[in-house]
Amino acid sequence: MSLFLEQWKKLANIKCDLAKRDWFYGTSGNLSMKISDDPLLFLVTADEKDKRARCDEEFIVVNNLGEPVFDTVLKPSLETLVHANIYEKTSATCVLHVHTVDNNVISELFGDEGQVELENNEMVHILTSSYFENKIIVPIIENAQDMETFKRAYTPFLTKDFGAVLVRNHGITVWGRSPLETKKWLEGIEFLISYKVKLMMIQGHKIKAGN
Ligand SMILES: CSCCC(=O)C(=O)COP(=O)(O)O
Ligand SMILES: [Zn+2]
Repeated sequence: MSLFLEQWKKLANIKCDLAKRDWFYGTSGNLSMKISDDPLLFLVTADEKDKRARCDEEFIVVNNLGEPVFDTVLKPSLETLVHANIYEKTSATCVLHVHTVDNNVISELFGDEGQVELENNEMVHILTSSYFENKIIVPIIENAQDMETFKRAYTPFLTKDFGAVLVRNHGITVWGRSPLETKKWLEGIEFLISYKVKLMMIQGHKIKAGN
């Protein structure tokens, strides 16, 4: 099987998995997978499509400028330049972006601090493959409508080949060296975020009730 077809199938499988989790509310979210380094070419989801509707289609091959390299009626995701920036600055091969209620809540709660610490949970050890790492720090950037500004806001955090950035009141973007690593980080970080949101709700409730 050609690398192109292989990557297409891997991305389609991830799209199905995330759709089963119901992580594509409305038409939100976008996914991509690198096909080649030089020139940079990658598959990306189409703008404003319901990513739950079809699992095996609707990827577009784009270049470093986010332009389709083959004729297509589809429009690449509006956030394609963010994906291109990640591929240009790291050795990531996959980028996943989803909007969930919990990642939006945590991004607003910690937005002024510019980061959130996820800690005290076995999932941290699973993600870092280390019993010595006790926390994962996820940076939070401000949302922006202008794509050049938005893309640039990620740049200071593109120092590793895998990682995550929360966008305030918008969603999360995760990248990794392989599709499996990227999905593992997305699911693991979403788990830790959800855990923290629920714990804070209960603890806040206890403080209010004077317990
Ligand atoms: C500036 S509009 C961004 C929309 C969005 O946040 C999203 O995740 C979906 O965009 P797409 O173009 O990939 O459908
Ligand atoms: Zn988005």
